[in-house]
Amino acid sequence: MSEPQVFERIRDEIGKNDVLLFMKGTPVFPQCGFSAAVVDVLSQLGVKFHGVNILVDPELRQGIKEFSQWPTIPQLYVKGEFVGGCDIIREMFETGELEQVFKEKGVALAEAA
Ligand SMILES: N[C@@H](CCC(=O)N[C@@H](CS)C(=O)NCC(=O)O)C(=O)O
Ligand code: FES
Repeated sequence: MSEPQVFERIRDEIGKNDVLLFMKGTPVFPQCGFSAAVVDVLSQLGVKFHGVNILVDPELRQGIKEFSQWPTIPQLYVKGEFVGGCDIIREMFETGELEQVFKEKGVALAEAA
């Protein structure tokens, strides 16, 4: 069976954005607490990211789950690699592992004030 057409769009977005969050709502106005929590973590780290609102695109909402083989939103991609959803990102943030991933992948973080 050929792969869903939406995969091409997903690859394109992932290729264009070093840090990409598939989410519900937008970074400025998240529409679910799980998405809001990841936005909050990224903001605390001072990481610039692009948000894709899957609520306005049912095909993408389904497609990203198949693409990542991960059943829920949010989904964070860093330099083309799926890192995790809300629980994983929060956990990695708390242990300092997330910061490490960004550093290893060469993603800029804001200096702590
Ligand atoms: N435990 C999940 C929480 C996210 C979650 O449960 N998302 C649900 C509710 S927002 C979801 O995406 N459901 C499928 C859908 O709405 O398409 C995580 O770590 O990311
Ligand atoms: S939209 Fe209801 S839990 Fe995310």
